[in-house]
Amino acid sequence: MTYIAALRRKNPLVICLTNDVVKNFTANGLLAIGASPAMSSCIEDLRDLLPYAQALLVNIGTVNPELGAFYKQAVTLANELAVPVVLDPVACSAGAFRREIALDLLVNHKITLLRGNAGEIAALVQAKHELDSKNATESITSVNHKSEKVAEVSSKGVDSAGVAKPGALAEQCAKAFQVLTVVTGPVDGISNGLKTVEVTNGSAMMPLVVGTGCLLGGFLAAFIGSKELQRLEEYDLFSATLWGLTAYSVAAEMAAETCENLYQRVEPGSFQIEFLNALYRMSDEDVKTRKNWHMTFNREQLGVYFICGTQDFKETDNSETAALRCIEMALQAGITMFQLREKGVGSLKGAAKVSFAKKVQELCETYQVPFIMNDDMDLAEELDADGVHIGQDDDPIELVRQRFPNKIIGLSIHSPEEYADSQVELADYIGVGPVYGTQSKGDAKAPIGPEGIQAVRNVDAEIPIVAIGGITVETTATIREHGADGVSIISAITKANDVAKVVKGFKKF
Ligand SMILES: Cc1ncc(COP(=O)(O)OP(=O)(O)O)c(N)n1
Ligand SMILES: Cc1ncsc1CCOP(=O)(O)O
Ligand SMILES: [Mg+2]
Repeated sequence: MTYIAALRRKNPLVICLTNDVVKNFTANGLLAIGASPAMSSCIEDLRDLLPYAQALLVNIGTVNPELGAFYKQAVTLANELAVPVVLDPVACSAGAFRREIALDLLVNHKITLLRGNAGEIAALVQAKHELDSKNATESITSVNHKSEKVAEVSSKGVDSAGVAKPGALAEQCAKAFQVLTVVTGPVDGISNGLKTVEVTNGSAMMPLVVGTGCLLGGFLAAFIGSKELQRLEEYDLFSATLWGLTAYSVAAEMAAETCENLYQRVEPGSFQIEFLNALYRMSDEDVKTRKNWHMTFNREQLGVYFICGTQDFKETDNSETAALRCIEMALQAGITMFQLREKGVGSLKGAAKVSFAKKVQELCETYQVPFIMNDDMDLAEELDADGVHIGQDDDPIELVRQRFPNKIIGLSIHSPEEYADSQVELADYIGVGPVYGTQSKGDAKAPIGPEGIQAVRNVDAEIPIVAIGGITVETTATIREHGADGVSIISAITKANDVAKVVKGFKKF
């Protein structure tokens, strides 16, 4: 990724409608990273400026009735001009007036990115549920309302103690409002409802410097709005936001280290200065080498789950190059999960396997697709894979769950009997099969057919199931009708003449 370099080339104009406490810090932070900040406080002025802007930040931190009306006009204008909008619903958990303003902007306008702490985001999700249930009871036709529990978080004013699973909260919010959401706290979460990543970079000093949360809204606006970034082949809204969010947290780490080196301690005053310096100094390389991401699981990721290793390309001149090329094409075409299954005749071993696995992991990270390791728990730990897949003859699931409390764990299941004998509650998903005959696994059990998938679904209506074994685009509809959330595939993709076409075929279901 070269998002920071592109941002600096373009120097994007970010218009900030932000609160009185943080205007100066926001302007300095944006300048330091290479963006061009402008503050504005009336619609007449905004009509002149916004056509030249690459993004608009609306931060409701010191809102009053006049400003509330101004923010509404501003977002309407930005929507007309197709300028991306970042909304920071500061302290909306603390009062109904703020919450209603934020809710109105989210429900009745187009917000590109919502950024808040856990308390703020939870309050908005709760308010949206209440709004939906009010609309449902008012509507004569609507009979079926499902209410969800919102993650419990403590909140006081603009501070928030955080939430155990910021990724899950971001995902809930992204689904409720159909908006890309960033939840910040000790661990940050980002979700568009389909992909969710938690970022564990950062510094404990950040909450002690006022404005670090507010500056992030403007900072992310610079990343998502810049036309220069949007021209990059790697650009998409999710990945640009994730890169910006990580860059920000990495800058905080760098600032804390500088304070340690200079003063042998980290204190708020010196941290604030060193944080601005770090934003000015940092590069894409710093983000690449320090990023600490964790993909969280949701059942939609089972949709098109590609599995392979170099042994699946043994007919080619260079199986490693062919595998990497195929994996990248499959990622580009939209696979939703990837498993490295390097095993069997012709597979890589030792250092060659580690080096190949690292390259594959990097590709998966570029496309924010979970990287799952088959069988090899030590390598999963060494590379910090997003998850592992184990079968009935691999390490016992209770030991694997103990070792990896936060990783995605998949478990192979062949029949309802095997389901009953397994601790499936420790798994995030189960891989059920083989559905049909397969050439890709020498010791595969007998095929169970789509009915075998249905048999397991009948004993557990909820568990995420991915089907496996001899699956093609043509058989996918039937398999999904029999209860699978998705399909996992080796040969239909590795042997495809047109990988993108086949992956897109699988994605239609
Ligand atoms: C998604 C998925 N389902 C099943 C398997 C098979 O795992 P296992 O039974 O351990 O066999 P090997 O793949 O290790 O040979 C899988 N890998 N992925
Ligand atoms: C790993 C595995 N487990 C059961 S079948 C199978 C192989 C699936 O490969 P293919 O999609 O080529 O049949
Ligand atoms: Mg196995």
